[in-house]
Amino acid sequence: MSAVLCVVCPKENAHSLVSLMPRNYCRCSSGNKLSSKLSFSSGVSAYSSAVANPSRSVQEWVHEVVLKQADLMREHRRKTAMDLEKPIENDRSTNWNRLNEAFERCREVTAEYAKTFYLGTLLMTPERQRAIWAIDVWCRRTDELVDGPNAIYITPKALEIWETRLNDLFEGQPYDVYDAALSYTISKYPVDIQLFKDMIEGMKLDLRKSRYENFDELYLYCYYVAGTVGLMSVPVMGIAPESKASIESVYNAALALGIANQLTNILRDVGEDAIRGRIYLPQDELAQAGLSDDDIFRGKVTDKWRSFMKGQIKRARMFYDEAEKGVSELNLTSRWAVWASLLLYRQILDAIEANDYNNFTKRAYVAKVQKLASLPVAYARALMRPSKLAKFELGW
Ligand SMILES: CC(C)=CCC/C(C)=C/CC/C(C)=C/CC/C(C)=C/COP(=O)(O)OP(=O)(O)O
Repeated sequence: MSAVLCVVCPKENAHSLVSLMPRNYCRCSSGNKLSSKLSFSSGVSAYSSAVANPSRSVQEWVHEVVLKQADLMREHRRKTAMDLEKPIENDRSTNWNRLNEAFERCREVTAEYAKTFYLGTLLMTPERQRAIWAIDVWCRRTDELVDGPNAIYITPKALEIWETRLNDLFEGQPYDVYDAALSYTISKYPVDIQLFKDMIEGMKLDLRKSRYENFDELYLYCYYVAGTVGLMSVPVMGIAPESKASIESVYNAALALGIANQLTNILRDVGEDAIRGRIYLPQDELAQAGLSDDDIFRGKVTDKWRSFMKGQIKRARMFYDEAEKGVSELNLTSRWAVWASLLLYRQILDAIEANDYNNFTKRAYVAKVQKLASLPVAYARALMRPSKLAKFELGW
């Protein structure tokens, strides 16, 4: 097997594993939990699936989701000769005034809440940008249910109602303008409902779970709440026609970016989460580092903490590295947005280091000037041509 990074083991460096391709098991000395079973009881789909076939690991399960998405995209390419670049206004059965208004409302939300990413989407074709805003808004609203001002009133039942709405909009029966925008989007792009359902599953998990036993559990959570977003984005952003990479490898990179972003988010917000009684860091890794929940609640930066954080940051960076391999394979017009958000989010890890690993009381952030400086870098990277190499030559 070609030399690739183990993105699971925080302490180790380059290993003999593609953890995102779970059939290749990690052979590194830290013995990660790739082959361990899901260990929390819930009604989640991954759990039931793992119970049905208990020898499968979490990452294998997620990898199968990736393969399914890649199949869907292939199938879509085969079935439709539809040119996604052509103006969608050609569709006569659509009420364009209402739909345009719906997309405009989505645009406003993305522009308000994800400023830099929004800027990046402006380079995309109008059809793609509208679709991305619609997806972004649905994900944001889903996240708001458990993270927003009304979060304390949200019960699993409320999430079930949200899921019913999701089913309805996939059936062409949207409840409101934002749903209408997504309903139209999913009718045009091969975006799988499972990804949306899995995201809701992540929110349900968040409601009932405040500790993660090991990286397997955390990885699954990260897939649910962020990996799904990456996978939803690929069909809309599109793969460059000249790309020689496999569809799976692009989906893998998108998944890796979602996971990397979520891990970064978790590392940045350790202090804030602790105030809410939540610890997303793997309990077994904390214990191995000689740390306990109490150390986190006390919030003292010690050498043990620094060393633990170094391992966590290293692992998050490995996921970014994995993601970077795929960005250049996306359609040219989609690359800037992805590079910009990747570079900016990745820099939060540098900011945690610059804060001497005090993520208890200091919020790591990227200064505005640094953000601005990253935009031309992202632009330059976006111009890089997708690999002309065959996938086996890339080691994917
Ligand atoms: C790499 C390839 C091939 C494609 C790109 C695929 C994409 C777009 C991946 C990104 C997925 C993504 C945006 C996941 C969400 C991650 C996340 C932690 C978002 C946090 O959002 P906010 O809560 O608004 O962030 P702040 O808390 O920082 O404001």
